[in-house]
Amino acid sequence: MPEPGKAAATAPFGRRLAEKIRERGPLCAGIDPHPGLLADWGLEQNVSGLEEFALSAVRILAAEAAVIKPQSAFFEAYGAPGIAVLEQVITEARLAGALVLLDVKRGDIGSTMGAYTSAYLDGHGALAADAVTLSPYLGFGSLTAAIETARAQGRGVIVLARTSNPEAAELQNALLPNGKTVAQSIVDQVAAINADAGTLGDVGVVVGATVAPGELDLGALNGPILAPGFGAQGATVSDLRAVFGHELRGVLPASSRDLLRRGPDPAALRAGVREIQASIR
Ligand SMILES: O=C(O)c1cc(=O)[nH]c(=O)n1[C@@H]1O[C@H](COP(=O)(O)O)[C@@H](O)[C@H]1O
Repeated sequence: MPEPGKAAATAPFGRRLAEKIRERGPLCAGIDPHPGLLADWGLEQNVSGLEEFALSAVRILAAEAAVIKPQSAFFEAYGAPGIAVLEQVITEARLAGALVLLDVKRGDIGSTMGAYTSAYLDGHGALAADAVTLSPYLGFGSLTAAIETARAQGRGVIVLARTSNPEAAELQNALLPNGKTVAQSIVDQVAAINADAGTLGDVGVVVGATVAPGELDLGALNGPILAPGFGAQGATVSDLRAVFGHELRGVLPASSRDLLRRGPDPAALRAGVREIQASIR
């Protein structure tokens, strides 16, 4: 809930996301300017190539998908000029009507989280997004202030729970003394925050589309579930249904490379995003 005396600047993130999914379907389109993709698009691996790639992609994808997820790392790799391109991507995505989930996976001690919160979630700075990805693995409580600030401003946070990469299970499926897995404990702490939300809560979790069905109980989450691993990491539409059920309520299947490889022709990229959307509807 917004802090007393600090009204949300916009409607809550969860409500805005639910409306956008109703309007456009649930696909989260990733903007990951991998060097290999730049080469495939006939672009040089420099800031001009990055800009051409990212802005062409976002202009097509943000008119179609509910959520655009720029992966900050690929912009940071070019230093300050790369960050300037990321800022343009955020602006363009908003102008085209998509919500922006900035993939930064930040997580640190509480006092340092305050600085990340200022960068991404507080006010209207150039990197302020509708939501960001955060890591709870310095302790879920280290994210409390960031989550409160985000919600107070009509923004959201997506917390890593069970990630899509093969190395994740060892840590995230480890059992806690209370018998829950680490990942389930993250899901349950997010569910507690969303308990009072109407449509869809403002705090979500990452659960890879690559995980085994039944690993997690997501029934009480009442929030968005970012499901990467769909496409290039091998998960299919039937994996999505097996892991998250047929309704896919609040699930955002995320695709980056499998989608972006359909460019650079704008018509082909547009057809690609529509084809993926149709496959998950
Ligand atoms: O938070 C994420 O977006 C994320 C979580 C996760 O568990 N796995 C995962 O792949 N991601 C991100 O999702 C994107 C996946 O890209 P593709 O495999 O190309 O679709 C990358 O930007 C990853 O950093």
